[in-house]
Amino acid sequence: MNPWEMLEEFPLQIRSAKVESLNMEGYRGIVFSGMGGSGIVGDLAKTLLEKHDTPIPALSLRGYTLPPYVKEGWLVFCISYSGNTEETLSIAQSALERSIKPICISSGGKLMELALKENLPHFSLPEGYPPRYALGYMLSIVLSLLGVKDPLESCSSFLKEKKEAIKEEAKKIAQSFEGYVPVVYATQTLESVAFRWKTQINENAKTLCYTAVLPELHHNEVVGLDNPITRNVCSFLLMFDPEEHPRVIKRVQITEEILRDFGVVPKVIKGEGESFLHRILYLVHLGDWVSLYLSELYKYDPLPVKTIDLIKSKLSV
Ligand SMILES: O=P(O)(O)OC[C@H]1O[C@H](O)[C@H](O)[C@@H](O)[C@@H]1O
Repeated sequence: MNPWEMLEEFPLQIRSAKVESLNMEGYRGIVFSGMGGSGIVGDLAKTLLEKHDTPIPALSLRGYTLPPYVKEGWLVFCISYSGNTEETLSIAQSALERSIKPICISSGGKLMELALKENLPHFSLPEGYPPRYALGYMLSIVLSLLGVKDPLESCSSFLKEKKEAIKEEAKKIAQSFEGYVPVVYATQTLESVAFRWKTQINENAKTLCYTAVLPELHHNEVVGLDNPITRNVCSFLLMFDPEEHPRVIKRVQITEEILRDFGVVPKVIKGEGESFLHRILYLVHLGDWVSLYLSELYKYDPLPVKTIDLIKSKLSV
């Protein structure tokens, strides 16, 4: 499959996994460990848990070490599509050293070997995808384990229905980004979605992109708009969820006005769909299409990530 076909398939990847949901009572906290396309799974899961008022803390970790307060009694997910990402493997080892049996999710690799050796729960992913194109599979397993199963099927049908409209909108957004540094402003509840936009634009369209989050951006970023030399090389997009804190909604309106006053008209978007999960997956899918259309405009092959490969080869010596 080429990247376009893989992305067409995304709505079909979203489905409840045939797994027994975990009994969350009694866990002191949850850690999601993963990098890149696998790391975003933890960000989105944490966002959903918080939106659903889950009364235990959740962390999404991108790195080698567990914080000192993560001890026995914590639920740790190690998610690596390839199963060979050294940061995630390091977290799995640290968890074992603290008598935690991490839940492992991969298509194979060293993580699966470790799971077999240490008798850890392991959930297999279909092989043959670049990690960032297997998001639906990874997220579906994690959400099913966390007991967020019901909305997955309806999200899948919703995204299928909306696909052509999403692609049309994505084309327009990609055109508005062409020739500029895309700047994705998001409300805090959509921070993980904005980060997915950034990373997909980076990897698929080989383009720099940055994000900033409301309300924090009202305390620093906005002053950076003063300089027209840097402001005018950016193309701005602002995303929010309709169920934000009322003060955040007011801040979205103010941000739009301020950008207009600076002469840079932002594209303002919100997720569509009946539940928060629908709305964030709608925006994730929209951003993924934006990144592919932008790669087409710049005539880049979305698949190769040569600088990442170079870094990995430098690290291996
Ligand atoms: O997802 P994993 O197999 O653990 O790999 C983690 C990350 O590694 C690389 O940097 C890839 O280019 C990313 O897209 C990937 O997600």
